[in-house]
Amino acid sequence: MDLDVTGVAHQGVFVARHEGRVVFVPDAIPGERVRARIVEERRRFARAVALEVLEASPDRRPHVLPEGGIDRAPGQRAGSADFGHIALPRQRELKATVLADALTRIGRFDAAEVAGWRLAVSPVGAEAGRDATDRPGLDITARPGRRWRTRETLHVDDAGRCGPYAARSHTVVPVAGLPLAVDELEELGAHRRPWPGHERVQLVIDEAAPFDAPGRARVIVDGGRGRTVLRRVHGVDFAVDEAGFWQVHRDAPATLVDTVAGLVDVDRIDADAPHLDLYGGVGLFAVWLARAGLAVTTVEADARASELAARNAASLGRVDARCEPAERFLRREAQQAPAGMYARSLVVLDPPRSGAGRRAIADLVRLAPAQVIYVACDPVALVRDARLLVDAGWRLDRLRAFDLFPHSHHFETVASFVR
Ligand SMILES: C[S@@+](CC[C@H](N)C(=O)[O-])C[C@H]1O[C@@H](n2cnc3c(N)ncnc32)[C@H](O)[C@@H]1O
Repeated sequence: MDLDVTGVAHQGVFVARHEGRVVFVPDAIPGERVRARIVEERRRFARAVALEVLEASPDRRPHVLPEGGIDRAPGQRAGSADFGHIALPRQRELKATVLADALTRIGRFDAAEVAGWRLAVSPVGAEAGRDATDRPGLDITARPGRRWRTRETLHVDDAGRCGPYAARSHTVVPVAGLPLAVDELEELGAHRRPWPGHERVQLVIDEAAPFDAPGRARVIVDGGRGRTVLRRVHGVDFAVDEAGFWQVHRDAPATLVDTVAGLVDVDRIDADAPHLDLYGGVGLFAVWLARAGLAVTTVEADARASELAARNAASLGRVDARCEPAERFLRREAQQAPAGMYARSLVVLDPPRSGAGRRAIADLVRLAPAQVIYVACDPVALVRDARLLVDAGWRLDRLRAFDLFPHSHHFETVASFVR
């Protein structure tokens, strides 16, 4: 069927209508007319794949990954860059639309008020006119939206071929290059080699090695061997498990610590109050807050990450790294902490894609801290949790969004809430 694409939805798909029913279709752009095939029918909506562009948007570009283009059969398109066919400024406008829609439709924030916020999803690092990485010699302004990934995950198929998966499938699509990866990762050439007998190959940067030295890029097969790599933020080193979580965009950690630091409401909090960094990973925010003089408890469920958080913060002396689920920590504090203990505290939380959820937010509300700064990689999870906070008497007072994942539909949002 031929579809007129009119909007953007969450998760990298676009919206059209056919015979009164919504059809979600990837690889399109609002304003385009595409030929598509239905692949899934539900009562209220259908899913389609785009086969051909009949009327192209002026924002259509050759796909950033040649193997991800619409000229390939749908099941053979590399799925790791689902906005890769769209001009970068338009990608960011679409992300801002997704954020505004999430706030109004799911978060039930007032549409006129949200429109007045003029939400933008901002470029970061060199693309924003500054190099947040403190690394010499890199100019990604000439290659906007490329060369930002400091970790690449390639899947391996039964024949030993590696590459990203095709969209919504486990078909491995071999690729000739890794245009989103920093140069050192592509230069490893791992994406061109066979990996028989393995499931997954990860390429990561290790900043323990000096710039341009061999060994800055590492190949990690399957789950890794428990070694650490060093990552650097404004000159401060963090040990990270080679296969563990660290923000992927080269400029993300610096952007996020600067943003969180900039949002802290110094009139509401006391340095000596007990501050929290929930879902803390290897301690990125805890270390930053401790360096600013705050005493911080960082809570992380993964034992290895928590151990590294303790190590990363050891010299600061003001960080207590706890290994447990954040929900359990919050439950216990909500039940046992003396009333008013957190009244002058800051809580930073950076949960996984699913968000913190109803129980964690209810217990957070019981702690009644002075300010909550929520770092979110999923706008829908954020607005669900934001609605719970607002219904409990909190106010969303500032919101920033960053394009930490150019050429994909993902972006990062940082929201500040006060009572
Ligand atoms: C988005 S990452 C953020 C990590 C850190 N803030 C950073 O920026 O590097 C989310 C972290 O939450 C951890 N995590 C997942 N579920 C958790 C839970 N229920 N309680 C505590 N931590 C959890 C993950 O292991 C991961 O380290």
